[in-house]
Amino acid sequence: MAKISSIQDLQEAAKAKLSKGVYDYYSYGAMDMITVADNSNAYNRYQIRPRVLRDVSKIDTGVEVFGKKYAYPIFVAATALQKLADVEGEVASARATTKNNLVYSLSSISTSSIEEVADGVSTPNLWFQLSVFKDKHYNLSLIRRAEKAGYKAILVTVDMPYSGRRLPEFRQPLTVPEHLTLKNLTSLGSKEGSSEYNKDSVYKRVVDNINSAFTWEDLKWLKQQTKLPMLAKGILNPRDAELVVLNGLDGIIVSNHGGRQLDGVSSTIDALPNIVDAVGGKIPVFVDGGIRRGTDVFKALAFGAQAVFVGRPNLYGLAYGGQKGVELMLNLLFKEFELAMALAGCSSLKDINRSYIQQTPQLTCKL
Ligand SMILES: Cc1cc2nc3c(=O)[nH]c(=O)nc-3n(C[C@H](O)[C@H](O)[C@H](O)COP(=O)(O)O)c2cc1C
Ligand SMILES: CC(C)CC(=O)C(=O)O
Repeated sequence: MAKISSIQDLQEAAKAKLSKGVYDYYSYGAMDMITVADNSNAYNRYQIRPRVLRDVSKIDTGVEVFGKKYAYPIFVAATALQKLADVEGEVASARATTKNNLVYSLSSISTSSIEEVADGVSTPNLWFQLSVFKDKHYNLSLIRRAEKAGYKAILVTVDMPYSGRRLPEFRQPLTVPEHLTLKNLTSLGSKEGSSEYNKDSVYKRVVDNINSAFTWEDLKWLKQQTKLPMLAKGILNPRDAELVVLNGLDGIIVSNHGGRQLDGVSSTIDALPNIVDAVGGKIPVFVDGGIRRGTDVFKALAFGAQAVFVGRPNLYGLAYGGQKGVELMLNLLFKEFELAMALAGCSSLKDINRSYIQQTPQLTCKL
């Protein structure tokens, strides 16, 4: 294969390496995958309006989040089951990400434990993604473990009262090889006194234990149980964004779970501006979904995102080359983003704002 020069190349290289079952699990979304496609395609509905003759000889991509400075506004989203892609799984992803001074989010549904990932990195830029289970003591114990291991924030996933219908898994439930375990959840849903469970039903066991009765009241209570910043991950509606603020949370991730939950919802870049407006700067707003190019990052920031998260690109990098593959993925995005900034005439993130983008006009003039 020719030199990997884009996230698209990396996806193709990962597809060639992974089994069909694992590739489908990673890349698929819900039902007809309209939202998966739209997450990426929607970026093409916006154009950049570059400014010229500005000094862009130095580009500062640094961003501050919750009082800490990171190298780029490009963070890594929580994705489950990373040892399906690489023997080191989440530890390799976390090393690649934190080594570059970015945030790595660890999924609750990981094949490396909260503690293993914390021990495996030298810079603990780690956020923990909490899937909310029926047993609230279980949820609290996960938060306590993350606090103790030095994680810096909790992301509560709010868009998954049930798992969306992903057709390959609906046809053939995902099986996880015998040697892999859900390291954070070994006793989830097990009968008292036993941590045994049927390996074939790992995925089902997670889904069966998700709390589909979780409400704003419960989220408010959860927020009061920790001093760590807590963010709601999976907001698409500005009314909900206002409720996140009202309930005292510290941040929002505009997300449709990479199109894996409800198909036919708004793409995240289309949802972002109204949410940024509803929040009115009270708490930071982040976005994930379909971000595959440096120009996508630029557009998200222009609409008011503090930083973006990438999910599948991490998995593709990991499958392609372990830690080095994730570093390659990040470096592609870094370079593309720096060039986008420079060619748009922005030398620091504070220069990027809505005046730099417009909706792609519908052609109305006669040619
Ligand atoms: C294979 C896979 C597993 C995921 N697992 C989780 C998870 O455990 N928890 C969660 O909150 N989101 C999960 N997500 C959603 C991501 O955090 C993120 O919202 C999404 O991947 C962003 O879209 P992108 O993949 O197009 O970048 C998962 C996504 C994928 C593709
Ligand atoms: C346990 C799974 C439902 C995790 C996952 O695939 C997801 O969150 O998208």
